[in-house]
This record gives sequence, structure tokens and C-alpha cells, in this order.
Amino acid sequence: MSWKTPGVVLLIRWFFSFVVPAVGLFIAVSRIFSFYDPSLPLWAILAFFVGGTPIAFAVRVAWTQRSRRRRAMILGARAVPCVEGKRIGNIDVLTTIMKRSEHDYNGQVMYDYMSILATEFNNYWKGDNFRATAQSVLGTGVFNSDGETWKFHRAVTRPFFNHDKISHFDIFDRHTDKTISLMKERFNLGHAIDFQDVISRFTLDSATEFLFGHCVDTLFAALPCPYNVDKAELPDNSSSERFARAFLEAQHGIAKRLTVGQTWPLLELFGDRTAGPMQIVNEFLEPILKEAIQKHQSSSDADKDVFQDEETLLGHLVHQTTDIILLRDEVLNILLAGRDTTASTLTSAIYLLAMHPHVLTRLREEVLAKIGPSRRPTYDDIRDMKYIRAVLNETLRLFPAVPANVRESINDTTLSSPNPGEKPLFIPAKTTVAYSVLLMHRRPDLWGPDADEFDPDRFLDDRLRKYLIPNPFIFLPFNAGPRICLGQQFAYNEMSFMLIRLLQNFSSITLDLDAQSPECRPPAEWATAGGRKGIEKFRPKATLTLYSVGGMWVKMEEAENA
Ligand code: HEM
Repeated sequence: MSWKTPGVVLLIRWFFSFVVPAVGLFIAVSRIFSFYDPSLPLWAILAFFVGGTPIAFAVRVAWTQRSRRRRAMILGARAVPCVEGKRIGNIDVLTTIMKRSEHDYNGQVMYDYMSILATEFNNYWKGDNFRATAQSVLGTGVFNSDGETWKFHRAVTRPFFNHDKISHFDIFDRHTDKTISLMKERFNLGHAIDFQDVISRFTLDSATEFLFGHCVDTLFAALPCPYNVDKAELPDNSSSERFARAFLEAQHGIAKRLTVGQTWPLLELFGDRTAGPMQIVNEFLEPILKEAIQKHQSSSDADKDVFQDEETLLGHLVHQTTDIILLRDEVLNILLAGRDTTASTLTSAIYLLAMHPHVLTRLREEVLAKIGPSRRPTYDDIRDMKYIRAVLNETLRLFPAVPANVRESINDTTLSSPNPGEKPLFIPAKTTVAYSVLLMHRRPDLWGPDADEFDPDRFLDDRLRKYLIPNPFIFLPFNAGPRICLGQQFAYNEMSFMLIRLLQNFSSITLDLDAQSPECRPPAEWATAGGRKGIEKFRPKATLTLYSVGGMWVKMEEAENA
């Protein structure tokens, strides 16, 4: 095991920031004393050793605060109000945030403690803190870089997403068929299915196929067993799912770090929690990357020069670079960007359709009228289907797959005050600012008094003109500005394709709450809470993406003509 764990690296940094200056000060003072009187009193030596580092820390904090007040005044701004804890270093606030992030309704702790960033994207970047947190998993890929490196990543990947590829629909079709037949098998046994699990397999198998040309075939592994069913009743055809599990574990590692904040390395004093899972991920990827590089290098020069409409992202990327680390970072970042987001949105959509059968009926009518009971949907079909787009948008409004995010300020800047007439809030350079799209999407002042309700018509009727058209920044599931999601169109195609196929095959969806293990069900006290917390039948939580704790257990009724 390497001694250079994240925790040790942080302690070394702190040693040089606080202990070394304190010792330096001690040496300087003792020199001055020795000039007049060679023996420094024992109490002074002890006081320096015991109090030196905390005093150096306190002086640094006081100096920073004074400097911030002065810089805020220059910008005509005021300091952001601070949360005042009861313990030194706000340790009580930190532990409360960690605990509530684990158990409370997603976003609630943010709502109670933090301020919301609205539209000030230009003064911010991802920043060093986020990069340090995610580096061991995402490397320097598009999701985790800024400046020139980010521009490079974005430039090399963008052409791949520029036009819709027929081959993508072939991939969706193959994996959708497999997914639906797995679901039917389970429903025929009379049991529920964890839709979140099965759809995550679908998006992983589809994404690995279109990114690397190698499907990880998670749809062939055994499905999880409902809480209320004996495992022996279900067939077990398990095969290795190491890659999928390891990649998820690595993401959980990043999410944990983000919850703790900048002191996360202290929790990893004895080892990097993402190192083990990332070793498995890298072992899976390395031969695939090497094969793609070799194939490119052995192709004739004439072939290399001709721009080909490659089927896979990797096939496209090796034309730009054969640096194996760059290639790995790129495909892993896009796998993360594209896989869990679509799985999360489809899971939320199925939940909402189960909760609102009249929406399901209307959506099914659109599918049957436009495409019929069995034909494969085309790109043109999907483009013309207004209601399916409204259902997906309304799902993304209430349950945005990336519910919260962070940015770091580049220079000293300000945010307009939430209370009109008050001075703006001062944001010093290099400050991490967290913002929640989920909370913004549910604000009644932005979306109307029924903001908490699921109603796809708000994307079709007068409410569209009243709220969204004049103020498009109130709906940001795909982010906005130069870092807007590259895969937005791909995602709408994939999600619409799957929903259409599901509704061609099934005529109703019900939640099976008994199949969910009791510790994963929403706590009884949520029922009396206001807003969506009081409505929800599942516990929404987030790693980098939103998910349902313990899965989303549903039953579906097969359509007569399926
Ligand atoms: C419902 C589905 C999706 C949602 C809600 C979504 C949402 C987002 C969001 C919020 C970001 C900004 C993240 C940030 O800057 O911190 C983003 C970035 C990105 N997304 Fe998506 N995404 C989805 C699907 C996809 C798919 C399917 C792909 C590709 C196959 C993809 C590729 C990307 C890439 C490459 C970026 C990075 C852009 C950059 O930083 O310049 N996304 N996405």
C-alpha cells in the first residue's frame, strides 16, 4: 500500500501551511531572546509548542476575513451569511450535514443550510477542489477539467454527438428487447422487478457498446430478488458484474468526499477509497483501449486520413490521440455522464407514471397512434411526439438526474442578493459554491403554485409561456452555457425509445412497495412533511446522480397485443 494516501498528502500540506510557520516563528523569537538572555523560560517554550499551530491557524483565518471584508467593500457587496455552529470549526454542522445527506430527503439539507446559485455561471469553473475530489476516478476528462484541457476534451468529443446515428437506434433496439424480455420473465413468475436495477443494466450495456464497442452484458446477470420473495424461487444465472459494481463504488467514493468538503482526505488517511474499484475498472478498460490503438496504428495512412463515421466514440477518439490515459479518461467521463443520468431519469419517469395512471394512459395513446403496437420507433417519430417530450421534461424538472452541482469562483465576484434592495453577496476568489437545480425546479415563485405537482402539460399549455419562455434558466437539467450537456439529444432519443417500447409492451405500471426492504422505504415521519417529501413513496438520494435508495420495485401488466 502506498504511503501517499489522500489523508497523508493533506496532513503534509497542513504541516507546511501551519506547523512550519509556527516553528519558524518560534526559532526567530528564541533567537531574539538569546540575543539578550540565553535562557528562554520553559513556559514560553511550552506555550509555543502547544499554542503555536492553533495561533498560526487563527491568525490566518482572521487575516483572510479582514481581507475579504475589504474586497467586498470595493465591490459594494456584503459577506455571505455564515452558518454558526456550536462547536469549534463548526464540526457539529459538518456532522449534521453528513448525517442528513445520508438519511434525509434529497436536497433538504442544502435547502436548510446553503444559498442557491441562479445564473452566474460565467464567473465560475469546476475548480481545483472538485478536481482533487474526483481526480482518482475521472482523471482529467471533460467532466473534471477546466480551461484549455476542458476545451480540448470538448472539441474532440463534440463531433461524435453532432448528428444522430442510425447505429445508435440499432443498439437501443437490441438492448431494449433483452431488457423487456427479462422483465416479462420476472412478471410471468408473479414477482416485481427493480426497475432502477434493470434500466441501469440497459444503459450500461448500451453505453459500453456505443462508447467502446464492447458491451459489458450486465443484462445477462441475475436480477436482484424482491424483499418479500424467497431467493430460491428465482433462477440465478449470475455472471461477473465486477466492472459495473466497481464503477458505482468509485462514484460513491466521490460523492462521500463531496459531502465532507475540503477535509475529505482526513477520512482516507490509510488508503484511497476509490483505488480498489478503479483498479477493476482500469483492468477492464485497458485491453479494449490497447486494441483500439493497435487497430488504428495498423490501418493504412490513407485510411487514417479519411474521416470515418465511426460507430464507437473510442473509434472516433483514436483518430485524435493515441495517449492511453487521455483515451481512458475521455471514455470513462462520458460513460459516467451518459449512463446513470438516463437510467435515473427513466427510473423517475416510471415512478411518476405509476403514480399518475392518467398520464400513462395518455402517453400510451400517443405511442399507439403514432407508431402502433409493435413497430420500431425512428428518429423522426420521436421528434414529432410532443407528449413524450413533455413527460420527460416534467420528470427532469421534478427529479433532475444531476440534482446538485458545484462551481468554484475564479476571481472575487458577487451574487445578486435573494432580497431585492439588499447589497449583493460577496464571493471571494476560489470559493466553492454549491447550487441545487432540484430545489430551483420546484420553486413556486418560478414555476407557479403547483410547482410540486407532476403535470407534463405545464410544458405544453399557457404555463410554458408564462414561466419558462420568458425565463429559460429556470429549467436546467442539462446545465447551461458553454458546459451544456453534450449528450442531450442522444439522451432524449434513448429515453424516448425505451419508454415507447415499454408502453408498446405493457399497459399499466404499479409500485410494489412490499418488495422494497423496510429500511429503504421512506420513514413514516415523512408522511406529515410538506411538499414532495410528504408525497414520495421512495427515498431519493444522490451520488453524482439521483437514485432511489433500495431500488424502484414495480409490476407491469402486459399489453394484450404485445
Ligand atoms: C437525462 C440524461 C442526461 C442529463 C440529465 C445530463 C445532464 C448533464 C449535466 C447537468 C451536465 C453538466 C455537468 C457539469 O458541468 O457539472 C452534463 C454534462 C455532460 N453530459 Fe450530460 N446528461 C444526460 C445525458 C448525457 C448523455 C447520454 C451523454 C453522452 C452519451 C452526456 C454527455 C455529457 C458530457 C460529455 C458532459 C460534459 C460537458 C462539459 O463539461 O463540457 N450526457 N450533462
